[in-house]
Amino acid sequence: MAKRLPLIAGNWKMNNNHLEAIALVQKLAFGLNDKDYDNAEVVVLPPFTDLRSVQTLVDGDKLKIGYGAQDISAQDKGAYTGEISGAMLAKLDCSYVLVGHSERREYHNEDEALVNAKVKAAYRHGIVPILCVGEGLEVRKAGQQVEHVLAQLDGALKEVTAEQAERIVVAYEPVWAIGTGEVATPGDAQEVCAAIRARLAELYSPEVADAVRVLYGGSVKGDNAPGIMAEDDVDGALVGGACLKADEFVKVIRFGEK
Ligand SMILES: O=C(CO)COP(=O)(O)O
Repeated sequence: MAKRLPLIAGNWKMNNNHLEAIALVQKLAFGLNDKDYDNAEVVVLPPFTDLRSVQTLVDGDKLKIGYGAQDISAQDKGAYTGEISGAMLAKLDCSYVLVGHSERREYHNEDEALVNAKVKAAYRHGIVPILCVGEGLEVRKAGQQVEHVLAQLDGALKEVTAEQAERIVVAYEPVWAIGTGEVATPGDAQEVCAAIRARLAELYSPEVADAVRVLYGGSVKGDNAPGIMAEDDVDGALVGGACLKADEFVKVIRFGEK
């Protein structure tokens, strides 16, 4: 199996103004060393208003921390008040963008068609989508998590080519584990992440499935990261609360250390 470099991405959600953003990225950079960057790709996903400041800091100090946005418009330009286009994000050198986060699906009624349009918008502008999928508690209780997540995956990847899909990042985030402190067991994470990879092999090819990084997200912290990341099909983490404190995020990034 090709060795996939783990990706540890911090979703700041609606936290930190642009001054706080600079302080947090500086603190994070100070806490990391070359070995950390060899073991994992480190990415932060701040609010839109912080991106220019983060870009300037990363460029100026030549930091090895990557960054991206939390959302993208499905449209490229025009009369769409409040929206941010892929072209704007590309101009800020964003490498990644979250698409279909459960909070967007829930609070902004994002459906499969919109998530699919946003995935394609990201590719149009050379930005790698981090596609979020995950089931709610009722679905989990009914044992339907795999079917639910694969339906979300199928919907999001409509008309996405193999060449594009090879670069996607998929984040499995069970909604019941987000911000609740209730982390999925390593076995829960592995079950769904493996099913995602198998579906990518069906939809595209074993090579595509082998290249794609599948992350787990939902109450990941320094102490539970090693167990989750030890699973074969888990290639990293999408971290919420724990990424807002640099020292805790560093612990997650060092998941492999004993
Ligand atoms: O939604 C998440 C990351 O996108 C997970 O958030 P928490 O780590 O706070 O549970």
